[in-house]
Amino acid sequence: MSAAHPGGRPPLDVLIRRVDPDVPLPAYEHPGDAGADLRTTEACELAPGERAVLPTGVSVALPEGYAAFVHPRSGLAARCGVALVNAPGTVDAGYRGEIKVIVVNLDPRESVRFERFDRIAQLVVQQVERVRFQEVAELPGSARAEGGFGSTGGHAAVDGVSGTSGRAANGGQAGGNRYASVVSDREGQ
Ligand SMILES: O=c1ccn([C@H]2C[C@H](O)[C@@H](COP(=O)(O)OP(=O)(O)OP(=O)(O)O)O2)c(=O)[nH]1
Repeated sequence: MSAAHPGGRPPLDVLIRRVDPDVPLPAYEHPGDAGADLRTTEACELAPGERAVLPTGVSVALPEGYAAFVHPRSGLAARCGVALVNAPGTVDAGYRGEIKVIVVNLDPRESVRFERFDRIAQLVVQQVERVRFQEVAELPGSARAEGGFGSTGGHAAVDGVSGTSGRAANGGQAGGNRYASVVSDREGQ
C-alpha cells in the first residue's frame, strides 16, 4: 500500500480499526490494483445455492465524499462459482460497523469452504458525488432516448418492458435461457 500510485496521486489515508486483532489489514496485491482484498474471520462451508454473511474483522472511517464498494474476486467466481449477493456492496462514509461480505455459492453441484483469513472479496474506494435531484416536467433529449434493455440488438428482446418487472426479471421466456441469449448476442454483433 505504501508504493507510489501509478497515476502519481498520493494514496488516500483511510482510518481502519481491527475488530479482530489478528486479521491482516486489507492490502493491494499489486501496484495499480483497484481493490484491496478482504478476508473472512470465520471459517464457513456453503452448500450449492447457500449464502452467508461473513465478517471481515475490520471497520473503516471513510472521508466524506467517498464510498467503498465490496466487489467479488474473479478467481473465486471462475473456480468455485462464488458471487456476492449484493455486488457491489456499498460501504457508506458514515458507516463505522464491521464490513461484512454476503457470499453465495452459485455452483450447482460443489460445496465451497472458506477458512479463517481466506480472501473472499475486494474493497474498492471511490469518490462519489452527492447530487441534488432537480425535478423537471421533461428531460433534455439524447441519442439513446428511452432505448434500453437490449434495444441495441443482440440479447433476446425484452418485449414491451420499460422497467425491471418484465418477463426477463421473472425468469420467463426472455430471461430463462441464458445460453441462447448469449449466443444470439454474439451473432448479433
Ligand atoms: O456488502 C456490504 C454492504 C453494506 N455493508 C454495510 C456498510 C453500509 O454502509 C451498510 C448499509 O448498507 P446498505 O445501505 O447497502 O444497506 P441497506 O439495506 O440499504 O441498509 P440501511 O437501511 O442501513 O442503509 O452496511 C457491508 O458491510 N457490506
